[in-house]
Parts: sequence; structure tokens; C-alpha cells
Amino acid sequence: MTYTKYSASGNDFVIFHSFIKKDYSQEAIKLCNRTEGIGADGLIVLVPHEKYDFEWLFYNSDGSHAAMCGNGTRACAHYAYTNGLASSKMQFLTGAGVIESTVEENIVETQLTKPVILKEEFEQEGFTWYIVDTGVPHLVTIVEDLEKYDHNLASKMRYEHNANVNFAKIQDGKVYVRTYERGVEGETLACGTGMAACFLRANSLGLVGNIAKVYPKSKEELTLTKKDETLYFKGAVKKVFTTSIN
Ligand SMILES: N[C@@H](CCC[C@H](N)C(=O)O)C(=O)O
Repeated sequence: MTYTKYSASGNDFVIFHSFIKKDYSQEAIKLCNRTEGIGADGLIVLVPHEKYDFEWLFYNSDGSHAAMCGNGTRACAHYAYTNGLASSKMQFLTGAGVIESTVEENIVETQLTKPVILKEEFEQEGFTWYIVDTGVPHLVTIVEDLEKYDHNLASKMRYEHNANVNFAKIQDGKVYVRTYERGVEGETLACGTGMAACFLRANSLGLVGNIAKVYPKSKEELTLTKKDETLYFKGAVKKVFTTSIN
């Protein structure tokens, strides 16, 4: 079996394609294991679809299924294009709906699903939060110092609200983000739907315009754009290696 490892802003994925649509949770746990497997934050399996270029099945590293993954869509689109499964502009089905991605060399832009606010502003643990679904649910708090990111607090909030947890700092019109991801159960180097959630929050508070540069923990630069209530997420992806495992 041939697997490809991708990094999209530091969020890493094992990707392969198959004709078989089934539950790949156990494969996700094995392949994403950083000691005994390839090592990744998530597994993406592309399967055929009669209407769209393909359908994807997405799993976090603990084997849990997730409806969407922003960085994953960019890595997956690049994989589909370079493996001849789709043209450079493609549509594919995720658990959150149809995603449109465009590949231009190593830069991939994804049109995310329409964001839905799940919970308006509320106070908890000394921070002001809100919860938005940008494909998957995200708690967002705006802080002055990203050192306020606290693993135990993030873990508590994650389980209480069943959402990913983001701390965002806004400086000079740019958004800096740290994310605790559900299903990885820790901080990842980047989370696309999390960056989108932070950008949206900053935009609605008038702290950034309709286009902004966003930087996750990996410090890679992403561009977030809001056009007619739709979010576009653009940045570089990297194919790390392809390997065969029996
Ligand atoms: N890393 C992803 C989000 C993956 C899903 C998330 N961990 C969840 O279970 O909600 C991204 O780039 O958006």
C-alpha cells in the first residue's frame, strides 16, 4: 500500500486513495502514530464519488472522524491534482459539505463551508469566548499574549464544549493563533478551520479587514479572505514523502 505524507502549514497528514469506502479509524490510529507509524495529525482517504471529483474520509490521529479540516483540504487537493485524480480546480465532498479547492504549484486555496455561530460571547475561566463552526466547532478567545495558551485549560474547555480551542492575538492587522485540536488532544502546529474561526472573530470585532495574514504556531503565513460571508483559506502545502508499507 502506498501512502503520502503532507504538511500543510505544519498540520501533517497521511493521504492515500482507494476504491473502498469503509471505516478507516483503526488505520488512522496506526498510521498517525509518531513512534510506530508514519506520524501525523490526521489521515485522509480519497474515495470515488459519482457527482464530485472525489469524496474524502477524514480521521484525527486518535481515530475519531471529523467533518472537516481546513489544512487537510489543501493537502488533499494537492495530492488529488498531482496524482491525476482531479484537475487544478476541484470540488470534493466532506462531512461538512462540498469544498472547492484550487491548486497553483504548491499554493492551494480552499473555499470553506459557510461559518455558523454556535454560541455568542460568554465568560469562562477568566477569558471571553465564542464558538463558531467553520466546518468543525471552534472556541475562540482573543488574548494580548499567546503565552496565555494553557494546555490544561484548553483541554478542559475542549471536553466541556466538544470543540477545538483557539487563542488568538491580533497585532498590526495580523492574526496569530495557537490551537488545541480535538482528536489530537494537544496543540498542533496549525489548524485551518481554527485560523478561519479566529480571523472571523477578529473581523467581526473590527480588528482586521476582509483580508488578513494569519500565522499559526508553525509561523507559516496563510491568507484568509471573507467575501460575501464566505471564507477563503490560502497557503503553501508540502509533500513530505511517499512510502510503501505492507
Ligand atoms: N486540523 C484541522 C481540523 C481537524 C478536525 C479537528 N481536530 C476536529 O476534530 O474538530 C484543520 O486544519 O481545520
